[in-house]
This record gives sequence, C-alpha cells and structure tokens, in this order.
Amino acid sequence: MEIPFTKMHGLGNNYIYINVFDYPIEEALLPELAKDVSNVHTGIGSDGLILITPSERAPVGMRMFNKDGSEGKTCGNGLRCVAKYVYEHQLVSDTTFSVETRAGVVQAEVQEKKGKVHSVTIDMGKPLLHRKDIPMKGSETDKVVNEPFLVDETELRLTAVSMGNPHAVFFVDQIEKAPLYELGPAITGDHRFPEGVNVDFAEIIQSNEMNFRVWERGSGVTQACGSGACAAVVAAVLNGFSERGQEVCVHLTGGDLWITWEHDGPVRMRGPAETTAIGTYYWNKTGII
Ligand SMILES: N[C@@H](CCC[C@H](N)C(=O)O)C(=O)O
Repeated sequence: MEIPFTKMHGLGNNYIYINVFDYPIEEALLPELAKDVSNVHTGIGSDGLILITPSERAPVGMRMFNKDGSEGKTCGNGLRCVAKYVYEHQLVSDTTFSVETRAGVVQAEVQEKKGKVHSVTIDMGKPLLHRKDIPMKGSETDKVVNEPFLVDETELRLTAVSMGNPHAVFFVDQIEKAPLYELGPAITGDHRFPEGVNVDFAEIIQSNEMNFRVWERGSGVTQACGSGACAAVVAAVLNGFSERGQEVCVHLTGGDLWITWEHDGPVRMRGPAETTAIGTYYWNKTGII
C-alpha cells in the first residue's frame, strides 16, 4: 500500500500525519499502522500516528495513536500541527477554527505569515479534576492534589489532571533528577489508573516558569507533551505555585510552550508547529480502502 504522509512536530514531539479526507484507512488497521509507521528501523520513525479526518462537529477532526497502537483522546502538540496543516492546505480559510478530538471540540488560532503558519494557539478546554474523571481509583476525596503516592517503594506527591487525557503530575526540586526512566513505566501502568496515565514531572523555577519532562502513556519519553504541559500548569495553580490567569512559560526538552489557565475555565496553549517531511509510506499490508 502506498500511503501519502506528512511528518510534523511540535517541539520535537513528532507524529506521522495522514489526511484521511484524501486517503481513508480501514478502522481495524489503524493500531497496527500506528505501530508500523512509528518504528524507526522498519517504518518512518515517530511518537505515533495522527489522522486528519472529516468531522460532523467541526471543519476537521483529529485522531491520535501512540507508538504502541493505543488511541489517545487528545494531543496538544498534535493539535497545533493539525491546525498548521489544515490552514496551509486550505481545508479552512479563517485563521480561527474548531477541531474535533475524541475529548471534544477545541478552538485553534493560527499565527501566520504569507500563508505559512509558525505558531498556533489552542484553547484546550477546561481541565477535569474529579478523581472519577481522571480516571483514578482511590479514596473518596474528590480532587487529587498533592496526594501521597507510593510506587516501587518511592513516595511521591501526586496531582492528577485530565486535559481530555489523563495526567499524573509530580513536582520535583531538580528536573534532571526526575525519575522518568526509573518510575515512568511503573506509574503509567499503575493499577490505580484504569486507563493508564501520562507521567509528568515539573520543576517550578518561579510562578510563571517551570521545567517539564514526560513519560507518555503508549509512547514512553518524548521531547514534549502539550496536554502534559497544560496539566502541569493547572497542577501548579492547584498547589499554589502559580496563579490562575497568569501565563506560564514551560520549558520542555524540545523547547518552550506558553500556557494560561484562564479565569473563566479553559487552558490556553501557544507554541510552534513544524513540517519536516512529506512522502509516501510503502506499507506491506492489505485492507486499505
Ligand atoms: N504528546 C501529546 C499527548 C499524547 C497522548 C498520550 N500519549 C495519551 O495516551 O493520552 C500532547 O502533546 O499532548
């Protein structure tokens, strides 16, 4: 099968993008396709697969699959790249438009020069903070803020936030000492998170600045995670480190995002989106429509 693709990244969080307006793919093949394209040795190499889809609720839709073939409900870096793609390919004509994700419809605004998008602002919607909405098992307390969390004999303090996808945020004193590889796999698969969890470590530098690292559910360590950075800013406000309505600069491995948890509810994220390659993926599978 010859599948047209675009490779894009937001701060190094890179996905293979397939425009399924032009090239529909059979549903049952998607998890395997995601695993195959992501393989750096025998595929293209990426953190996963993102589909740019028709939608009944917005001009376009987005679906994202992790490296292991599992489907996530949203992706902050992916949304900025989808916004860049659909604007530059004239699937939308205004600089503001909505995108449907599996977590709901979000608003995008592209910043462009001569038709080329360099930066995108996404209104990621309201964070969900109730334990059952993360979802997370545990005591009856409603929100999970600075809660003791024992894993592999290490006691951490957990703040849990859903940005449409689940995030476990842990504040650390020094980001370079965050136990990303040591505890990321155990936390992401911990039985208290029935749907798994993205594992975020954050170091507060000052109220409007933090360092951030992530172990993503289904993909492992990535250079950046937009929804994770949003979750970390929400967690910083809940723990009294940052203020609601304040723009926070989040330093990720791949670069910076600017994030505000607005007073009226939603979390706004601003950052870059880049195209790195377009091409054809020769997939040795059958079943493409
Ligand atoms: N990289 C993404 C988040 C990806 C989704 C995640 N791995 C999941 O399973 O929820 C981002 O930029 O937000």
